[in-house]
Formats: sequence, C-alpha cells, structure tokens
Amino acid sequence: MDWAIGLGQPAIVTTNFRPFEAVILHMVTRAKADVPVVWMDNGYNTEATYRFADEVTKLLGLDLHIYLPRRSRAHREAVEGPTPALDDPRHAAFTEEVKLEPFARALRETAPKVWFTALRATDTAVRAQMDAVSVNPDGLIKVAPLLHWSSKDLYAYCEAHGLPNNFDYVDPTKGEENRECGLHLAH
Ligand SMILES: Nc1ncnc2c1ncn2[C@@H]1O[C@H](COP(=O)(O)OS(=O)(=O)O)[C@@H](OP(=O)(O)O)[C@H]1O
Repeated sequence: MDWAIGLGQPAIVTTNFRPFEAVILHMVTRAKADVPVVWMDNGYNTEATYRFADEVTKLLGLDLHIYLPRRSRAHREAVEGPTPALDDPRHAAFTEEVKLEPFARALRETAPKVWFTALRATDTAVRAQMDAVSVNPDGLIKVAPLLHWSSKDLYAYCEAHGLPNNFDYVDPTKGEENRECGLHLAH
C-alpha cells in the first residue's frame, strides 16, 4: 500500500460495497485521504448495501464517485424484462451495460495510473494465481493488498478499527459465487 501510494501517481480504489469492503477503503484512505473511490451502482443493490455505502462513505469521508448505467433499471426492465439468467444469451449485454461500460467510463474520467482493489485469492481460480501487484496491458498498476487475507483477518481488521460490515450483498451479473464477470479479465 505505502509503496503504491509512494509512487505519487494518480490512484483510484474501486468498490462494490460487498462484505468486508470497509477494510480496503479504510486502508487506502488512511494512506492517502483523497483517493477517489469508484462505485458502479448497477441499480440492483440491496437496501442494506445502499445503507452500508452511505455509512462507510460518511464514516471515512470518502471521495465517492458513483457511475450509473446509461439507462435506468426501470427503463431497462420496462423494455427487456427482469435480469437475464446466466445462461440467457442477453446476460453478456446486461453485464456490459450495468458494469463494464460504466467502469470503462470511470477509467477514462479518472485516468488512474494505480488501481487498488480488495480482490482475494479465495474469490476465484484466476485470482488464486494472481500477484498482489501487476501491470495490465495499458500500463495500469493493479494493487490487491488483501489478496492473501482470510475472512478471519478481514473480520479482525474491522473489529480493530470499528468498521461496519455488510453481508446482505448481491451482484446481478453473477448467479453464483466464484465467478468472473469480466471486469478484471478485461483490465
Ligand atoms: N459495481 C462495482 N463498482 C465498483 N467496483 C466494482 C464493481 N464490481 C466490481 N468491482 C471491482 O472489481 C472487483 C471484483 O469484483 P467482481 O468479482 O464483481 O468483478 S469481476 O467482474 O468478476 O472481475 C471488486 O473487488 P473488491 O474490491 O474485492 O470488491 C471491485 O474492486
């Protein structure tokens, strides 16, 4: 963390406010208070996730940048119906619309050289093979300080720093745990 901040390059941290996200947000903003926090709000979060987002943002004084899909959820559902299932051919377009395009827009607008995430080796088989620091084909330095942390470690960090948590989390682009939805494979 300190090494990456010490590079003195523009940085962002992304979050979806899933369980234990307060840890990375606390860690990054303790190292540098004004790092932009990027959240693509897909419009399908639980009420608890929205409340958690507001609570953590206030508690940590985050510089939160919210990126919304170009169409509202109401608009999309009126013309296309509810969230397509994983095996529905429309699922890829849905993921592109609610997550990948907003993230591409966020990258263009914030133009970071360093990208912090809370990716963990236990998330997926791909992440189990990752290094905590890597450089993507565009030269963006990806830093995952929590890569080898266990849930127990994250829980202890929350307790030690009085951080809230959120376990009522769903991601409409994922039908199951341990699935990659393209954001990290594309960047
Ligand atoms: N909606 C949204 N907004 C902002 N940032 C997001 C979002 N979805 C994913 N991410 C970032 O990508 C990290 C991995 O999340 P996912 O597993 O959902 O992504 S992936 O598409 O399967 O690569 C995720 O990692 P964590 O920091 O561990 O939560 C985020 O940094």
